Amino acid sequence: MKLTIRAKLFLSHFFAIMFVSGSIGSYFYGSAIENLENSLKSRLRNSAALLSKSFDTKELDLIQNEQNKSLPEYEKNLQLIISYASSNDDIAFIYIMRLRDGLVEFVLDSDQVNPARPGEIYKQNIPELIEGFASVSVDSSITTDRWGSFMSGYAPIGGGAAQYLIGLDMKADDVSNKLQDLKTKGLLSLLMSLILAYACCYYLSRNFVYRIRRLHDQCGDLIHADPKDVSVKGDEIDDLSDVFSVMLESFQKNQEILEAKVTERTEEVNKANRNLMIEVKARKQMMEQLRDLARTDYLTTLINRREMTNILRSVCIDYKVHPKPFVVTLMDIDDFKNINDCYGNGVGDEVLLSLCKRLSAMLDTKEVLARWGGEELLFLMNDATLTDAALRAEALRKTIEGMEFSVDNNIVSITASFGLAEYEVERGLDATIKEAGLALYRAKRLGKNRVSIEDS
Ligand SMILES: Nc1nc2c(ncn2[C@@H]2O[C@H](COP(=O)(O)OP(=O)(O)OP(=O)(O)O)[C@@H](O)[C@H]2O)c(=O)[nH]1
Repeated sequence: MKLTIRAKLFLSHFFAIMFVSGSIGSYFYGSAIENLENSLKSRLRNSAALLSKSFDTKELDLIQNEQNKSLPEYEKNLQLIISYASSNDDIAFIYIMRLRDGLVEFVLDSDQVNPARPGEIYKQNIPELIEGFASVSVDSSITTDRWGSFMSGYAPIGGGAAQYLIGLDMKADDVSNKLQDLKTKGLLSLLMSLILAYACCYYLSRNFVYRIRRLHDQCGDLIHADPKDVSVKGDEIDDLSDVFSVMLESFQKNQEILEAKVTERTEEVNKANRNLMIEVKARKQMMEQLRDLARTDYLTTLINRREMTNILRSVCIDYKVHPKPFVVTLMDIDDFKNINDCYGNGVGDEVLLSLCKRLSAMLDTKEVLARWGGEELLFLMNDATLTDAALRAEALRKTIEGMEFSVDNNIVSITASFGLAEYEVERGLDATIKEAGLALYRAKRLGKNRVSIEDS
């Protein structure tokens, strides 16, 4: 398994710190141990050297065996080493030895419990002790004899024929305690270093990869996936790279889906637009038809009375600006009831339709024709005086009189009566139409099939 960056960071820093702090600690620990030992040895050496000056070899020469214990020199020198030993807590025993014929024997011993006797041979062969008869020396390590374990310092007591030395024993326990104390402190320091190194490395590695991890998780959120599912086991950069790849794939897929949707929607919108255009066109046509229906007569397809009224009103308005004469001509088919009665209303409709078509075809550009009601038609004759209009009406009348309508193998003829009135501003439109109606009525009364003009 590949180690994570966090683990690598943690371990590398941890080992680096431990290596550096361990090296420094070991150096200082070793130095401290050495210093302590050197200090102890130095103190032993110095104390031994100092004490060695306090004794006279001539007096020591007198102390040869146990019988000499009664000598004042014995007592005096014994008290001297006892007082030295008791005045210094570090020192367990002080003793004076003599080297004679290659053998080492005790002269004085400060031990009051189990003292060595004057002349008692010290059997252990300790090189530093032997060296102490010639020069100041100190044990290189702790030595053990019947009095216990000690580290000792030795200094020669000079001058006499025999060789003497003074020895000082420091209890090994004290030495060990001091060393142990140092070791405990060293271990505590090491432990503290470990904890500190662990904490530092933990936070360092955690903070270092925190942003990478957060980016990784955010990418996972973006693709709605658990980042663990898309990451092959690797370090944080590998995981980030994996999640980026998946995110890229997801984005590309989404892009494709989005593009497909856009195309689909665009097609739908275009289709809807086309349909809308068709619908708009149909509605427009329908509106046109409705408008035509509203302004035309359903049977004759001529404009109806409402539309003609509007046209007449607008002509009256124009008249105020450009006063050109115009005539309102009402036309009514004579005895139309008879056609209906003889041939039926269907035939009456056909005759009416056929007549209107023929009249429409005869209109000039200045004339407008409308179905005014029933079998009654209204001609608007623009730019025409009453005389012009009467001539035109007469011509129309004659034409109608000559028309033949083929119905059910029968030939039907009709006549029509006309009533004319010229527009005058003072009279107004409604009165003009009314006047035309009166003229028409007069034409009917006078026998029909004729043109009648207003009475004025
Ligand atoms: N078939 C048909 N008949 C219509 C239409 N409009 C009106 N008429 C008929 O026209 C006739 C008009 O009758 P009247 O008012 O007595 O007029 P007339 O018979 O023409 O007699 P005069 O006007 O006096 O010459 C009625 O019978 C109406 O039903 C139509 O659109 N179709």
